[in-house]
Amino acid sequence: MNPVHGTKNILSIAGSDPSGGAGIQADLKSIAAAGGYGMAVISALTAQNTHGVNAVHVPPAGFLTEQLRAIGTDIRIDGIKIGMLANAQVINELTDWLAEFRGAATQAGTPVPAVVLDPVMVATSGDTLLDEAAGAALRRLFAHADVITPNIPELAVLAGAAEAADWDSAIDQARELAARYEVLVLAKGGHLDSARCRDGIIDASGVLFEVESARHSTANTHGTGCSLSSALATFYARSGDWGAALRSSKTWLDTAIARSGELEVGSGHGPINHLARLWDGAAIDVAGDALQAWWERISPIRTAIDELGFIRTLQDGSLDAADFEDYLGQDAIYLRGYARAMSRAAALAPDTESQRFWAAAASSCLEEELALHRGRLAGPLPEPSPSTTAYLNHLLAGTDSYPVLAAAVLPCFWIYQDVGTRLAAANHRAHPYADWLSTYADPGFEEATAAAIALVNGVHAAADARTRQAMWCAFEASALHELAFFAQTAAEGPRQATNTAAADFAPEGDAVPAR
Ligand SMILES: Nc1ncnc2c1ncn2[C@@H]1O[C@H](COP(=O)(O)OP(=O)(O)OP(=O)(O)O)[C@@H](O)[C@H]1O
Ligand SMILES: Cc1ncc(CO)c(N)n1
Repeated sequence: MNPVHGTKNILSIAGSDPSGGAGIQADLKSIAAAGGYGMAVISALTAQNTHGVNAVHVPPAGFLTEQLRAIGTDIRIDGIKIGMLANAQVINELTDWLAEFRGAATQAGTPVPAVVLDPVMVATSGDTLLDEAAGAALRRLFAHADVITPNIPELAVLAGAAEAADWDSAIDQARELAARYEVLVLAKGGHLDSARCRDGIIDASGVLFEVESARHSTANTHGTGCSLSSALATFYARSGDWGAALRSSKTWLDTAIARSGELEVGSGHGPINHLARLWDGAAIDVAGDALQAWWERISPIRTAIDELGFIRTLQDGSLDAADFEDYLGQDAIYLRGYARAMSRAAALAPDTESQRFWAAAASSCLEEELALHRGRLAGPLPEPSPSTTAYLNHLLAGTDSYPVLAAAVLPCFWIYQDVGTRLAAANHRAHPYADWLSTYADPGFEEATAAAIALVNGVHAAADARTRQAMWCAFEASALHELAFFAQTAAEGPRQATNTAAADFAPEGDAVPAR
């Protein structure tokens, strides 16, 4: 993250998109996501949504200069991104201000902010955003830009050629533009019909830096160009290196597109998820209710558990007796290890009350294990399965941090209690596993779960941002281990299928349950 004293002020000069996915709104989100302080001078207002642009209102061009002067005379500008400019008059005002501003900086010997110019002509929806007479004015503005970022159709208009059908032709057109305007050209492959999305920064001699990502099959590409150019301006201001800035921007954009489905914005070309990674951090959880947010975030894992054959057949009583026995054997092994993890939490706990809670929980866990062993399991315990071992390794070898360990042991309480409520509700006298299901209805366990949640919530509230993030990771990883644990029985079919269920939810990093 940004050191406090090196923050960069990035100015976006662009049109407003009230739907928040493109234009100024996308720019501010992208600048923030890339670690900059965003400022916005609005060149035009559009009335648009995820389906298209209905109307454009262009404020008097002189007012653009008013806005630019207000900022330029007060605030250090470390980077500039230019987007939609609507007409020639607006472009000319901006060109004059930029020439004056950059000239003054050069003369004063102060750093001249780099300018990334996105020559916005047509929206993703196909609507025109720049009137045709403005072309000549736009070309004059190029003289004050460091990088221009045309998409494939814009590249063709600027090069006066047919639209490039492949990446090599796009590079050729970009090279020609770079030579003609003495500017770097970021060519973007988003509009090509290729499996991978390539982008490259090109000068007159050829490709300087190239990046690529998989092409996501999504309609949510509204504002990708605006977002990329703003991120590029910001990362460049932070690094002073176009190659590094392009790589950072592309990595971020790839995640934002991949996770666009998490948003629910409109029914046309939706926006990308600019802040997905930020929202993963615990710092923005609603005050006092962080754990509820965690619980919601693991809802796909909880649904997957509910849908497992093992849980369904345990619920309706059709679960094979040998499969149930296998499960119980693993459960007994798991509970012994789990009790150790809670004893460790007791040992690390910072106050007597928490120490007593975890010690009591460890003790009742061992009692339960004994009862389980005595009542249901006939022979010696089986070998621990890979899923059991992986879960216990996560709990026992994972950390020396009390907050992280407390978060790691919580899903076993919470998920077990939650699944158990539904299992207990399905119980009846003739159910083949009636006595087992009745253990899920224990009000004492419900109370202990609520107490554990409250306790971890308190630890979370007192923790710093880094610890909160580590707590969330440990919690999520345990939830995944719960899924893998329930998914390991033969009721799920061959082991291969079991593994896929857990792998579908594999988080980044090392939290993937081993098999
Ligand atoms: N489906 C996709 N999957 C992954 N990356 C994509 C996809 N579509 C576009 N991109 C990337 O998004 C960025 C913007 O490219 P694009 O060529 O679409 O720009 P644009 O047309 O100016 O964007 P827009 O007008 O939608 O704001 C590029 O990095 C491109 O590779
Ligand atoms: C305001 C604005 N700028 C740029 C684009 C291009 O995506 C858009 N749709 N709207």
